[in-house]
Amino acid sequence: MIKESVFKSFDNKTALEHQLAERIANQLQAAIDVRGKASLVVSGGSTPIALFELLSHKAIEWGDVYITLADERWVDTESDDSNEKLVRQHLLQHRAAAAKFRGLKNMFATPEAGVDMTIEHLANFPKPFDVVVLGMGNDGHTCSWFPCAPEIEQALTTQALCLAVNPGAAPHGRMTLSKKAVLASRQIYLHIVGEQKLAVYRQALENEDEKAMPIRAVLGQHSTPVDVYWSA
Ligand SMILES: O=C(O)[C@H](O)[C@@H](O)[C@H](O)[C@H](O)COP(=O)(O)O
Repeated sequence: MIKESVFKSFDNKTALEHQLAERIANQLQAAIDVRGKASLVVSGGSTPIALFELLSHKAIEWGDVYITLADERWVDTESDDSNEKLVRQHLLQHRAAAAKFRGLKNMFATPEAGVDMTIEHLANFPKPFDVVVLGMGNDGHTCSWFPCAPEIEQALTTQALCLAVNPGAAPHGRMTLSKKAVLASRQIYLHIVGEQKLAVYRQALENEDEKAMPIRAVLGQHSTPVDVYWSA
């Protein structure tokens, strides 16, 4: 059994998004107040879109905020499957347009060929990351740590910041932060919506087999704070 993290439950997704956006904005500004800059790692997928839009209006010193992605699909950054495109459209707008964004995709043909450049591009990011927002798939993946990927062991054990992943059951090659990189953060949020995700989350707490449900790599550790934000 995994000991449960802080679990915040909301009746509706809008209430969750307002509270989480407020909390993230406060944490980023607090980091800037103390260290002069802040870093934010966000995920793609459909869940965070409204959260991004709320965050983009927050009155913080966005010019001192460095933003990157937890994972990326190796597609053109203009593609609808690109997480970078999602972030540009929904987060890097309004006040947040002043943030310093670095995506994980580069001009190399494959994520394997591009990984060194991705790592180099993140070299100047304030670390530990101040805030990391993760999503979760119904197979228990987070970032691009897919249970079906041949690289899953590597994702959970490498000392490197990023790695290339080729999930068998999901489209596109990927670039993803490693477990080591994600856990080297000040605060992690797991943002999940709906009954199905709640059931997956409960199942993840049942044992510690990280390769079967990689979200356990985040939920099963207690050195980095993880707050789960769930709404119906
Ligand atoms: O690029 C991605 O797809 C992600 O970063 C991924 O880890 C995502 O967070 C989950 O798959 C949940 O996706 P949904 O929010 O669409 O359910």
